Amino acid sequence: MDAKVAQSLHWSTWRSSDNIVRRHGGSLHFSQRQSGSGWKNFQTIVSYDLGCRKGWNGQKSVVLKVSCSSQKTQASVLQSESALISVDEAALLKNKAEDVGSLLEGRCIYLVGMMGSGKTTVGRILSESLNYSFFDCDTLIEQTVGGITVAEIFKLYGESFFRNNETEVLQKVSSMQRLVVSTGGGAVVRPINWKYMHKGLSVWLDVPLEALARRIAEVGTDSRPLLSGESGDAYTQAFKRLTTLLEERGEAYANANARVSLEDMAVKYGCEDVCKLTPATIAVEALVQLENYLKKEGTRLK
Ligand SMILES: Nc1ncnc2c1ncn2[C@@H]1O[C@H](COP(=O)(O)OP(=O)(O)OP(=O)(O)O)[C@@H](O)[C@H]1O
Ligand SMILES: O=C(O)C1=C[C@@H](O)[C@@H](O)[C@H](O)C1
Repeated sequence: MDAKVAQSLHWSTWRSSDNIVRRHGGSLHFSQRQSGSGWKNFQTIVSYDLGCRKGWNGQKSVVLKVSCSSQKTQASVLQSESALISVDEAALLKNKAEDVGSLLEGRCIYLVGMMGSGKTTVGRILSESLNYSFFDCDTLIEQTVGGITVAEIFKLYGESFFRNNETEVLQKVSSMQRLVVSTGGGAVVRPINWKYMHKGLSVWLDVPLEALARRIAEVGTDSRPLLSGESGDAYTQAFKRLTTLLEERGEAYANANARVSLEDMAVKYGCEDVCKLTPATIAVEALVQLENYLKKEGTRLK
């Protein structure tokens, strides 16, 4: 945690009790958006601990301990995504995941989309809500190749070596069940990869280029080898390269079973900037779109 930006606010009241007979506790987590396009993990956690005490006259009274802390955590600490989800979003996710879970019959979900479209961020939330495991293809490739980064793999061995490994990883993953898989941005290009991904279900996270470029510019293009080589600042470089890549790949993404369009969502939620749509809201929309697809599939098979 960055000590400079970390804020910490603690208050707690505790009415101690000798005769606690029953206790309930838990915590509510609220996430907040920071300025800029990136989703920063700024969270407020309200913990509560409810007890019940017997008074001198045998009457029960409630004892409540509440503590509230507010802190900024590193963006990389997304493992416990549920901590970033508001109570309303968590309820929506839970309900939708229950509806869709039974229709999935354990099939894997592949998230496809351009670099920076949120496959990892949304994928983790989806996997938690469905009680699935989460796999990130780029990470699996990095592990297979011996723990070097995607950027290093491109530099040392070239793109086709990377693509061959990507196909091998997808083949292995496709024999498994109950996974949400975040695929690499270019996995859609090879038809053989679709053969593997169509063993499960796929969702395209369709994010406007301008929002993608903003997100990528915020973290820099160093880790994304296909974005280098353009002139201009990080945003301009990313925007130019992404435009070309999307022109080449647009149709390949459309092979996915379901599409989540952030532009359509922004209209639906009356939101002027797609980057204001939270990852959890996008995860709910992914479940809704999957459900629509699965219901149609069910009707077709009858
Ligand atoms: N809904 C969102 N709103 C704003 N920023 C987001 C949102 N979802 C993800 N981001 C941010 O965008 C960046 C890219 O997200 P993420 O790594 O999930 O994308 P990705 O599709 O997995 O990218 P890649 O294919 O390059 O690995 C991250 O900095 C993340 O915090
Ligand atoms: O869009 C792409 O082709 C890529 C996206 C990343 O996820 C990595 O898989 C790699 O940088 C290539």
